[in-house]
Amino acid sequence: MSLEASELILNDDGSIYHLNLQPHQLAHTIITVGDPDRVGEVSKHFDTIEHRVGKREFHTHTGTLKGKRISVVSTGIGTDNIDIVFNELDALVNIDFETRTIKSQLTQLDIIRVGTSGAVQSDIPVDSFLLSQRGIGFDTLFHWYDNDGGDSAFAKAVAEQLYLSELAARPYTVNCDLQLAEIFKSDEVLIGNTITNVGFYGPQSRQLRLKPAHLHLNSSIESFNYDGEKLTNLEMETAGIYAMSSLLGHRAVSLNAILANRATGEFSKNPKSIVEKLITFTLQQIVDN
Ligand SMILES: O=P(O)(O)O[C@H]1O[C@H](CO)[C@@H](O)[C@H]1O
Ligand SMILES: O=c1cc[nH]c(=O)[nH]1
Repeated sequence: MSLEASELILNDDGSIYHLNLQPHQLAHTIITVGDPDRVGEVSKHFDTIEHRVGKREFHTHTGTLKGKRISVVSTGIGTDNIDIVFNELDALVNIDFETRTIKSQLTQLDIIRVGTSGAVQSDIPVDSFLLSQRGIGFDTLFHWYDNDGGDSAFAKAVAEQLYLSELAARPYTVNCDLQLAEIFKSDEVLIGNTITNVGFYGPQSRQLRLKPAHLHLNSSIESFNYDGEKLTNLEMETAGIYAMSSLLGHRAVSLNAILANRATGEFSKNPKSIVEKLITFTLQQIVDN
């Protein structure tokens, strides 16, 4: 069945609507970053750059490093953008843009998020790296797709222990791809369970002039325990990335530079340098594996 013009939206040059990319411009190993300026911070390490494409907050550089073809794509902030980016990345490899039909053979992408995050446990140091083994979504993205429920036992434990108001979305949990995660496991990298929420201030219990509805959210997150598993950090994309990747059949892992510690009130004194360290670590692991 051919996809209608209103569903698969292509620009005049044959590129996909928001990402502005044509299928040949995308590598099958993809690094996602939130900040569009971080795209160049990753691609500056490439040996060659074939394509630089952008629209809105979605910027892509595709090139090679030590013979490995890699695309780096900015998602902007939030899981609403993750819905767009992941549907369009998938369409670029799994839909034939000429016939507007879904290809019979799935092409699987490897997707590595290089992001920033705030820790909720006092023993997770600022400037450390953390690999998210689970993404716990406080957004609703996963619920809008036909799905298998994800890691529903973990999600249920979160809902029960955090006493969220009935007005808050029901948390979902989706895991990273275990094989892909292996590549990034090292003594330098902590393993954690990451909460993704829909904002940086109230939804992460930050108070400037507005009082959050869940004043004690971070302390209940800090004391959560499910079979010895803790909740470790807060950010705004990981659970959406895991949800979309598992639904679409791709492999994903999220790596976080811990910039803030919400329990101790600290913030990194040199965020640029820790993000640069995470970028070089990630690229090294990709080319070595
Ligand atoms: O640094 P990035 O990748 O954007 O990630 C984190 O930083 C942003 C908030 O400052 C959110 O997108 C959050 O997930
Ligand atoms: O505290 C933090 C730090 C970075 N990104 C977030 O979403 N939260």
